[in-house]
Amino acid sequence: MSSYSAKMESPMSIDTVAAPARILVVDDDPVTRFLVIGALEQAGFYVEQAENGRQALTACERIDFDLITLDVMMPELDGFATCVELRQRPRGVQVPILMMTGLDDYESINQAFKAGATDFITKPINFVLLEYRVRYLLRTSAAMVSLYDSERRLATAQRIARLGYWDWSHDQEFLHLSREVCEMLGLDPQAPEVPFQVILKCVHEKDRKILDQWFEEIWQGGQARAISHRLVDASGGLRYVQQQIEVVLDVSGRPDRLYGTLQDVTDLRQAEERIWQLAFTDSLTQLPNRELFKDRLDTALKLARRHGRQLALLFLDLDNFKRINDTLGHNVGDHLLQATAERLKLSIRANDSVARNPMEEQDESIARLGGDEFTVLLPEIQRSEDAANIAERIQERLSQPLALDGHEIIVTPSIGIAVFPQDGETSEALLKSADMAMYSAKRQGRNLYRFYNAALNEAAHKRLTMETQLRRAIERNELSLYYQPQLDLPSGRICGVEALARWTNELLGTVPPLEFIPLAEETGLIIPIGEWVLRTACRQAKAWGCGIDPMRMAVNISVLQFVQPGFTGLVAQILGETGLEPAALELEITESLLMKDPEGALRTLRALKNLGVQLAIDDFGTGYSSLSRLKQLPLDRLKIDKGFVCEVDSQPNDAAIATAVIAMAESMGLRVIAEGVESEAQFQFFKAKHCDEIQGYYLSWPLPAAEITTMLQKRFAPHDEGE
Ligand SMILES: Nc1nc2c(ncn2[C@@H]2O[C@H](COP(=O)(O)O[C@H]3[C@@H](O)[C@H](n4cnc5c(=O)[nH]c(N)nc54)O[C@@H]3COP(=O)(O)O)[C@@H](O)[C@H]2O)c(=O)[nH]1
Repeated sequence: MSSYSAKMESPMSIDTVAAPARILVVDDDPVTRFLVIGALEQAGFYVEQAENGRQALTACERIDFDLITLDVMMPELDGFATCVELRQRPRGVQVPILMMTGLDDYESINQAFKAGATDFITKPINFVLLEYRVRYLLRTSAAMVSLYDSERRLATAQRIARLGYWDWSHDQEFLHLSREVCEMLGLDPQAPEVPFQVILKCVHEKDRKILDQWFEEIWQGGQARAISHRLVDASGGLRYVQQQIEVVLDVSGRPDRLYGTLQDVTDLRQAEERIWQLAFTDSLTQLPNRELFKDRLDTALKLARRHGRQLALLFLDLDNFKRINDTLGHNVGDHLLQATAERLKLSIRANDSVARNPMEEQDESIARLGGDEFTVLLPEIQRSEDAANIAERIQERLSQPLALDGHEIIVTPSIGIAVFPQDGETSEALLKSADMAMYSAKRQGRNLYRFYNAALNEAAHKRLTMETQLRRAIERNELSLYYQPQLDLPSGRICGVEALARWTNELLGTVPPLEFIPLAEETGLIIPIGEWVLRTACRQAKAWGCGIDPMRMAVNISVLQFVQPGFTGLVAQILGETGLEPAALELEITESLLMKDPEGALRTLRALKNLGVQLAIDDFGTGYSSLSRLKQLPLDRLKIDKGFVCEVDSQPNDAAIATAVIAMAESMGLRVIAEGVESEAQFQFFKAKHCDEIQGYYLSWPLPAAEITTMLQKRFAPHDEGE
């Protein structure tokens, strides 16, 4: 047996490249072998020989032959058995085997093909024919290998792309599915002919109708466009797929056959969903964010416009959320927002036939715009009252006590309602109107809902103008201080004044403190304004102190000023700058300030007391300070709120409260001043009750410094003059 070094060679190149095809000639008859080898070598092939089946098998282990000629009748291992053996070896699976036999009966031919032969040729051999038969077999084999390769590549590409194909003939009930499609649908790849109804069952129930219609339209001659839908796989998992289609028409131009591809795009879809989620949902509550909500609102507005319907927008803000966040920490704050989102969903989901929400995903009608601001869209309402009903339901659910991280929290919402079309025609306008209505609810006492009305818009404009003007009030020198005297009842002498801020603006005229002080507090402008007031009042007190007996200058301090970390330092600095005796300055704080952060308030009050200033509780009786708490504070004075004073001579309750405050203060070693005393009767009441001091119109209006100076020089109030 001759041998040569085995060299791999592509079967495709057999006729075209220099390297000849390798052929193994297996025959026990030396003459036949000699003749066959001669004919093949002459035809340009490279030939190896084997005398029997065993030698042939051994040769095939070393070399990849391009073709084998195999004699049938051989001792030991005949051609049929050799052929069977060869086909079982990796190198023999695809090689073309040409059986050579003298037996041309049907039985032998049948047996040769059963054993795995590619073709056969009968003896005596026609050597001219042999060469062409061999060439033909080599070409066919090369084509087969190439086909097999491309099929394998295609299958690999399909597997990587998660792509399968199908085809469906017009006259058939069955679709023919590729292996990949069968696998995607969870069907048996061995039975690729599948009725359409079976395929439809694998589709997500919400997408079945649309897919059915898609096919229907295509069969009717409609446009062959792509479609995306969901499948439910064998394990019940959701898969997203995309189908592309090509239609083959018959001679009359009607669809005859459909070729389609089905691609599993679940990973892509999930990645897209994740990106979408990051862009359009709020990561804390998983609710839609502002952008998505605006988009939904725009869509709902289009529909409402088209169908002439009303739509309502609820704008909701949690009362005191900031306080909870600041005092109990951001974790509790976050949990509160999550709980609010859940409660809102439940409030909207409750089966309400009046304000039914037709959106596919109901939760998409609720959004968190940021902070503690939520919105609810009611895309279809019959009457405004429907929105009010929902608002009430939200209020009721949200006001239920909530156990969060070991704290029991009660939080209430303020809700503003705007209705399309009357309160705004665009999403921006509606959001603005609902926001204004929410603010109105907050101002009116919280835990309320309010509808938008045009007056709110006017008020908001006015407020904006006022805010813009107030920001420049100090630099434009528009602020001034008025002073209202305070009378010491036992001596009948003026013992102090309260400094009250006044603002006159060229656009707005004189703006009452009850309007601009709350605005200054909301916007934070109270910090620079308060500082200006404190400095001006101290400077004035010092100026008066030069010609007038020393007396007290009371200055109102708002909560925001008081909680500033450097507040005590600022007071000390202003006292130092102006040279005012600390004891001549009284700071008036409100009870609400004590409730916000009692420990912090106590620390600041002690620090202020250490400076030597006097401390008074303003509007006393309107808050809920406990007596035990009050006792711990370094206070000098309580100011009985005007609310109890104005009817003290006619309302027994007010008289009782005023009397009790005076007695209580005395027992605690505090002085009491009644503010808002307007009449002789009220004046006499407090005098009779041994109240220490009074303040009010009865004595004097608040006046500019120049006008009040004479009164202060005399130290007597007009009514008491000469007493
Ligand atoms: N943080 C600051 N708050 C200030 C400052 N200046 C004023 N204010 C607060 O604004 C509210 C309204 O103040 P105003 O309109 O000046 O009203 C004061 C008095 O004019 C009024 N008053 C006085 N006597 C009477 C009376 O006999 N009857 C009656 N109905 N009202 C009267 O009371 C206001 C003073 O109240 P109070 O401060 O509680 O003693 C008001 O809450 C001011 O505190 C500022 O610079 N900073």
